Amino acid sequence: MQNLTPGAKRPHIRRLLQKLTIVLVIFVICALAIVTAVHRYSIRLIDTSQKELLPAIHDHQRAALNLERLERMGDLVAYGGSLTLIRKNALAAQVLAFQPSFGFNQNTQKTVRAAFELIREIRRTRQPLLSSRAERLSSIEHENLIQLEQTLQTRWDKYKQELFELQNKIISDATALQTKNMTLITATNNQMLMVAACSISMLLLVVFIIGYNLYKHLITPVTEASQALTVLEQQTEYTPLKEARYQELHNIRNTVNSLNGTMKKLHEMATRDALTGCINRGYFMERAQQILTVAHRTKSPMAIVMLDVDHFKRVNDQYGHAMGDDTLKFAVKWISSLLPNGSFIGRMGGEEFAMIFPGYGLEDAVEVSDKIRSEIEQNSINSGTIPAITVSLGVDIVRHATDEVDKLLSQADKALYQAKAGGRNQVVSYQPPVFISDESQ
Ligand SMILES: Nc1nc2c(ncn2[C@@H]2O[C@H](COP(=O)(O)OP(=O)(O)OP(=O)(O)O)[C@@H](O)[C@H]2O)c(=O)[nH]1
Repeated sequence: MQNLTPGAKRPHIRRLLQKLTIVLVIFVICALAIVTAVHRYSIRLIDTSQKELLPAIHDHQRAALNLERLERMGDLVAYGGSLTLIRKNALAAQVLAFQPSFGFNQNTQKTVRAAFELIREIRRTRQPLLSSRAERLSSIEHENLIQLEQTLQTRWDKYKQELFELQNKIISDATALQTKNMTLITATNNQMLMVAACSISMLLLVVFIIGYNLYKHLITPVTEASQALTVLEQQTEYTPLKEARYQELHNIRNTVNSLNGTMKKLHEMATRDALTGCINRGYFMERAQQILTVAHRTKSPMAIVMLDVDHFKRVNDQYGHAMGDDTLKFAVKWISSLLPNGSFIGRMGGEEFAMIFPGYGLEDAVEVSDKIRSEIEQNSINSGTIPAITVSLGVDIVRHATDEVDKLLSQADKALYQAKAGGRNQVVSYQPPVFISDESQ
């Protein structure tokens, strides 16, 4: 695997597709060539086996059949005492007709010929024997003929045995040839199956290689880029995308990674106050709403505090606008260092700020607010950089499940107004109006 440094020149995706296509084409050509070669070889093997063995098998089968017929004919000639001479001659002619089909083997031919000669001899001998019955031969002549007939009968039985053995041998040869033929065909089939199995395995391997490459170099980077875009859209924790091998995906990766930076900047710009660095009014309201929703759901307390720098106009007027800006920055810095965990401050406009204390009841919120007030007073006196300032704070808490951020802010603002009216540099908590019910009147 080539190691690509961030600045290295990268191949294009089409290179990957070209490579994979070449792999596939080479495989298909090789597979086709192998299958064709094996197919031709198998056809030749089967052809050879059919050409060489089938005729031999047929010859054997024919010979075995003819031997059987010859034997039957011989029996008919030898024992057909009641048949007429014409009929016997016709049978002999039939036997003759079969003779040429025994040409495939010299021994067979010899045996068959000898058997055939014997049949003719039997026929010749039997002829006078039969006529002698009509001419009433002497008993001695008759006796001789009977003896001759018996001798011929014995010889015929011997030939019959030989014919039978020959027939068996021919049948077993034919069976052996047939078995050889079947073995050849089975072997060829097995070879074809092997080639098919190898081709399928190779195809699976090639598909795997192609799939793996597509997955690793194409699908994974695209999926990661898509997930990264979703993360950016949802503004959750973003993990920068890894290096991509191909140029197009590398460009996407760079763009998505830099989009993250841009989105962060945009988010900062949209949610932060440029002067003090704390969150702005819009984002404060959004976050306050989220905290309030949780507080309502969990039925936990929450405090909201409004803070205003006292006589800030004088600071601007006496020390200039820039000093006024610095004063606001310092004030926010000191407040932020005093905020309890989970709390936050937002600039609502001018020198007015708001804070949310999740989990805080009225007493605790007033305590923290007073701490902030006194710290700002002390720090500004001791700072030597900004003029001495004081702040006034108004505190309100969630009391009802229907309380909304706007309402709480407005009530805290009312308390702040009272703090200002009461002489400034103080914390005032909002006192809800007391309604006297009809019963108590
Ligand atoms: N330097 C600076 N001054 C600002 C900024 N925003 C608002 N101001 C000034 O803050 C002053 C607010 O003055 P006022 O609303 O009269 O209130 P105040 O003088 O603080 O008096 P009280 O609130 O009644 O104590 C105005 O002079 C605004 O010009 C800012 O961002 N920078």
